[in-house]
Amino acid sequence: MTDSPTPTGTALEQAAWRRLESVLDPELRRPVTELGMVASVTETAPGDLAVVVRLTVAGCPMRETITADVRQALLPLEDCTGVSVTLDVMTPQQRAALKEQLTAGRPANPFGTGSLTRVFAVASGKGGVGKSTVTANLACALAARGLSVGLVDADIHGFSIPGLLGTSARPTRVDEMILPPVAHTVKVISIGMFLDTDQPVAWRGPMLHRALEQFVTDVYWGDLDVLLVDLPPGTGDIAISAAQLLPGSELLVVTTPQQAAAQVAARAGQLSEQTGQQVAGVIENMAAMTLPDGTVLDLFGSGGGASVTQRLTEALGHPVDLLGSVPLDMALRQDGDEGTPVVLQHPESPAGAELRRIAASLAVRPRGLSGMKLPVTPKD
Ligand SMILES: Nc1ncnc2c1ncn2[C@@H]1O[C@H](COP(=O)(O)OP(=O)(O)OP(=O)(O)O)[C@@H](O)[C@H]1O
Repeated sequence: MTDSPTPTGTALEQAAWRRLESVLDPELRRPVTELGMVASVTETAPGDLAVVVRLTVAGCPMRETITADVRQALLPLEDCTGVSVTLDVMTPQQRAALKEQLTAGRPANPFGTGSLTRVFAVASGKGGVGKSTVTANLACALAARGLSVGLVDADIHGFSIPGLLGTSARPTRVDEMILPPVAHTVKVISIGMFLDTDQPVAWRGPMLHRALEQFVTDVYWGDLDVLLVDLPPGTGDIAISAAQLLPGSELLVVTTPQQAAAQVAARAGQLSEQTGQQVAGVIENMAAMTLPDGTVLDLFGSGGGASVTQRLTEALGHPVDLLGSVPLDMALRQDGDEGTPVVLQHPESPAGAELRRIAASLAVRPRGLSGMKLPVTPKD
């Protein structure tokens, strides 16, 4: 937006405008100056700065963060003795201009054909194999590598991503545009963020499809390097909708080492034959853990990951890789319960290290059929 005043005025006011260029809106991840959010900067007395910030909507949940970030940016300025921040709200016209600025020239579906975003849909044959835990950790590990990452919790009946990322934030709406909350620098959206109660979601196919469509088209994702989609277990409506809405998406199949689990996981992977998706690889989770006395505990047996890759390689007629084997690890479970993913909280733990290794391999893998590399851009 261009209606922010041009930096003029006293030397301190001009220095303040320049510093405010480094303050990012917490949801849009763009400078507040560029978004037209700084209405004025006035040196009311020598060294005293009064800043008026326009929020996108009244009651913006990020008001305290923005106020603190503005103060933190300006207080260290030489000659600045005090900063007061007043919050105002954009007029409907200013909001419309902001929306236009953000969406102009972008396709309605930013992940349609030709999109540069690498999309991984994470599937499993059955529930409880750790698919959501793996997805949340891969998202954080990829973001920690400097990639701009989005995460859609499409496990609509069993959404658990907000808890795993420790966020209870609600998305902000700018007219019909939805701004995803940011947790551990990952932009995240989940049906759980739109529900008022713990009531089960009793939706059928068309509603599920519409919800996922909204997550794709109405959410402002900005320029993402990677989008991860946590699918519900199995091969139901959502998995098929996701394949339609995200035509370039590749499947990541999560299984436990148990043979019975591997059989159903392979079936979920074989869905790709019908949807035309690539299978990016298989991740084995809950593999054997080594106890402090050196004993190896393989609660779920072994070989499930290898067996899924073999089945998929045979069924699909091209090699499908086992990307890694994440061991059972108390730290992974505890960190998940606390909303602080293990890859960030205990990166050197057995599970944390393996998940980071898998994320690193995904970040540099050539893209599906086209052989494109991930565009590595600075975090926006
Ligand atoms: N490697 C692991 N070591 C220890 N605990 C794990 C591991 N992986 C997952 N868990 C735990 O297993 C439980 C199930 O994990 P999660 O919710 O991620 O499974 P899911 O496959 O997404 O299930 P659903 O699809 O039914 O939602 C969680 O309590 C999680 O902390």
